[in-house]
Amino acid sequence: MSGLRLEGVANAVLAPLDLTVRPGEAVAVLGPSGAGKSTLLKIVAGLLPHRGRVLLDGGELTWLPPHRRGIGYMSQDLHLFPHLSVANNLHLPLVFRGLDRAARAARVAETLALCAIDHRASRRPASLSGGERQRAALARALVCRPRLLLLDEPFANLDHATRGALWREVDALRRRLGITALIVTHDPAEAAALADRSVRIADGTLTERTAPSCSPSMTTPCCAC
Ligand SMILES: Nc1ncnc2c1ncn2[C@@H]1O[C@H](COP(=O)(O)OP(=O)(O)OP(=O)(O)O)[C@@H](O)[C@H]1O
Repeated sequence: MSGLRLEGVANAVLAPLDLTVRPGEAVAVLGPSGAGKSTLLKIVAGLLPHRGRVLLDGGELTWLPPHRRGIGYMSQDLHLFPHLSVANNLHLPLVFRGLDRAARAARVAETLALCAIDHRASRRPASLSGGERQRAALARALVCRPRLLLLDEPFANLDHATRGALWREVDALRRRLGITALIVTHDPAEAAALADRSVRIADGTLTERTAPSCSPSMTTPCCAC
């Protein structure tokens, strides 16, 4: 089975859950604060122990360390290295994967341009705007050309116009690269802009959403997210 498949995944926060994300599909994970949304992403990323199985494109990831999973992960806190330039933040994961200097330079330049942050390549994160930092973190998540992208509230704390612009760009970029994605958000409009469908976690239990899709143009949420 291609794409992402979770079978009986559970820990102290999450009841056993199953989820399938088809190849190239983006699924939004909605739900109240503390429900376990970030916990789910960390389990898939290989950052938390759990019961059950995580499979990607038919191969089991459960026992693989994070850097061998083929996953790009952008957490709420971004976790850019403050002492490195934007470009060097992208070089580092490629060093760990053994790419030589020339291959790294080409990949970093290409990814910075894809994420429209190449004009800030030599800057450190502290000197960037919020939107630029989000672009840099997204570029780092994409630089290894992941099979799966995990985004945890990727564009929180940005103004309305910047978020809307980033939603359109990220959705187009993800579709162009054909990347499967799992996206945690509180915002139904963000889910509608970035994902093909949504699931909901509440009280540690995952349910497929049956409400009609929310639209970014809606002024109020159309469901109890
Ligand atoms: N490192 C930790 N140690 C102990 N408990 C934790 C830890 N991280 C999270 N939790 C708890 O696990 C539960 C789920 O947290 P999680 O961050 O997954 O929720 P969430 O749905 O992503 O919430 P939010 O929308 O507020 O980010 C919460 O009760 C939280 O307090």
